[in-house]
Amino acid sequence: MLKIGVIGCGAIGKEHIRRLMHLIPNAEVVACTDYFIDAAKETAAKYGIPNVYQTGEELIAASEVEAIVITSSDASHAAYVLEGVKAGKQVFCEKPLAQTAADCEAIMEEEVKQGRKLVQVGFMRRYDPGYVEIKKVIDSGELGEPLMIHACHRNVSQGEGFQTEMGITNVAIHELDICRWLLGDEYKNAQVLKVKQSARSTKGYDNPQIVLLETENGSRIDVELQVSDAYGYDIQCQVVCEKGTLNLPDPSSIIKRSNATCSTTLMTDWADRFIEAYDIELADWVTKVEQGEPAGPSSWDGYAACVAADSLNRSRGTNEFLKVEMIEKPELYK
Ligand SMILES: NC(=O)c1ccc[n+]([C@@H]2O[C@H](COP(=O)([O-])OP(=O)(O)OC[C@H]3O[C@@H](n4cnc5c(N)ncnc54)[C@H](O)[C@@H]3O)[C@@H](O)[C@H]2O)c1
Ligand SMILES: O[C@H]1[C@H](O)[C@@H](O)[C@H](O)[C@@H](O)[C@H]1O
Repeated sequence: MLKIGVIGCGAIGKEHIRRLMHLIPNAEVVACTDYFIDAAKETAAKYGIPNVYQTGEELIAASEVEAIVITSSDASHAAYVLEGVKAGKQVFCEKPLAQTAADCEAIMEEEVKQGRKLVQVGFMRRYDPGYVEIKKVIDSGELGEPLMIHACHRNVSQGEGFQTEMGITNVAIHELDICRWLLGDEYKNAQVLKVKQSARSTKGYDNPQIVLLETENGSRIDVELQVSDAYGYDIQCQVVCEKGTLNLPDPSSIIKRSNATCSTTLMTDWADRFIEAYDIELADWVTKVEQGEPAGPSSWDGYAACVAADSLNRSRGTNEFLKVEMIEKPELYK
């Protein structure tokens, strides 16, 4: 039984606690904390979590906590991950791993010092059956070389304080990870474009934006990013190969025929759209950690996405493709 402490009892923190407590037999949440301590206390009462800590640091140091799940806000991730790794504990960190490449490098340095993988990043799409199937066909070579990916990431809304740059670091970060995973390739150049703006989006951030990437092997990627005011939560991905194309399936929905109309329902948030992926992801993390070390997206993957995100944000308004420059990959991640 893996004894887990959770930092951050907001939307996804509660979702992950529910699955760790009710769906994953070899996991138990033994402690939680939140910046708003009442959120932690309420969550602990609801799920029967025995220990509530005032701070993340106290939770990481607690002797009953064997592994840590970080589901606090983006800006707080890096420091908690580093602290967890220094304590020699396994850490599952929601995306993004960090806000800067330097913070990711510090995490990798510490992990390398410890001599084993201690971090998994919450890029759950790698566990989504649709993306998994696409990767299988690409890797089989049946359709020849992948040439391009056309993707869309459309959200219904964003919370207070959302900014243009977060469109990349918080939202498109999923595409930055999944495209390099699907292609088995790294990024060479990146550019973000401000295109015709939606008149419905008047909250001060760019919407939509278009992300353009070129990989080392010459594949091209374009991502349409609508961070709010879309008609639903709509994630699309089409991989164009030499001998055919592969499309991510929409989640299944009943087909309703009524009033001379035929319709299906679209989802409105990530929690429902990727529910199966999150379930598989966390179950896999717990099992692999119990066996020795995690097998999912590593600190290196968090770093690669972070470096690409940084190039994209720096390219805004320059009209230029910027280089995506990474350090040499440490042995631990090869
Ligand atoms: N993989 C995914 O698809 C996915 C989906 C949703 C959220 N996320 C990520 O999960 C994280 C949480 O997102 P959310 O939607 O649950 O947000 P949220 O705002 O609902 O919850 C965040 C919680 O963390 C707490 N918090 C903030 N700073 C803290 C700190 N320094 N220490 C302890 N607690 C702190 C807040 O009080 C809040 O309760 C974000 O990093 C987000 O990017 C990932
Ligand atoms: O745009 C949202 C993504 O679609 C989700 O998967 C989460 O990562 C969430 O945090 C983002 O704000």
